[in-house]
Amino acid sequence: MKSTSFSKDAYDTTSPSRGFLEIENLHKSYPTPDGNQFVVLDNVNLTVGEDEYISVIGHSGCGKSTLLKIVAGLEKATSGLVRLDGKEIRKPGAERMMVFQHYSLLPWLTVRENIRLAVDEVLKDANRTDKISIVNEHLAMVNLTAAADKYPDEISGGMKQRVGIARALAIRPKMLLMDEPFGALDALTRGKLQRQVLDIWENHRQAVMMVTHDVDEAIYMSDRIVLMTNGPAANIGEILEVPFPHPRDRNAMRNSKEYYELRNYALNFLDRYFTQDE
Ligand SMILES: Nc1ncnc2c1ncn2[C@@H]1O[C@H](COP(=O)(O)OP(=O)(O)OP(=O)(O)O)[C@@H](O)[C@H]1O
Repeated sequence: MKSTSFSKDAYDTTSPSRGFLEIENLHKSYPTPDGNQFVVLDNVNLTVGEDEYISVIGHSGCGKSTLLKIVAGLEKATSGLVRLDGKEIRKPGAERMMVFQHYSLLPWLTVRENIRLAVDEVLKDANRTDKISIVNEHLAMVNLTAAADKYPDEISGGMKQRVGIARALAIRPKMLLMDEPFGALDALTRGKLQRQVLDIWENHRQAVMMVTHDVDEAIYMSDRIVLMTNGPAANIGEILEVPFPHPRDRNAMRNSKEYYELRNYALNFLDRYFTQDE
């Protein structure tokens, strides 16, 4: 690992070698009751590689979830273009699965049935045996085999979030979109689940875009960190490349000088915007 001082220029990059997700000149505004427009996102440009893990950080209300929802196809851009694997995104699709902060499980279905429902809906051509093994494989991936026949109100928050992640991964999306996936969890559960998700991703790499408020989480998990400016009319202020190879060891990272340089750089960026807002 390098021991040089953190230099923004060495890490700042706006595009990976391959653009799998491409966001070009994206604008998003909402009409206001007085007939004007409230501009949320103003000219966002970003590309994400097909096996890249990207985090998006910014102050509350800057438009992180809006950006993620546009990529998910749940919101429409006011102007600009979003493409995944060369195809323009216009609506939700099974190739982009979203995991929300507040696990959206169906309470009348068991853990296994929640995952199976998604598999049935998306992998229509798979035979019954394959579907059963896909569900079992993903239950095991998130250590939920023993809880497979429990209902959502019989399991903890961390377990519910693992079901949501297993359900998203089971249908083999090209891109995983996560909106503060660990935000509702206590610190211990959060740390464990971060590790589990990272293990899965390190073994089955795919494009991930994760919104978070947590700089440590972003550094631990992602390849690049997108720092958003404050809203209204937010855009990408800077993009930091995380210089630690995968698989990552949290303790080893935290003992490195580079970790703290990167962390301080990101926190100073956020403080700067926070102060401007005061
Ligand atoms: N449907 C909507 N109609 C009008 N304004 C909206 C709508 N959805 C979001 N907004 C506004 O857009 C801005 C960005 O919201 P968004 O939820 O994307 O922010 P965020 O960065 O994800 O915030 P947080 O970190 O608090 O979750 C906010 O000012 C919000 O009030």
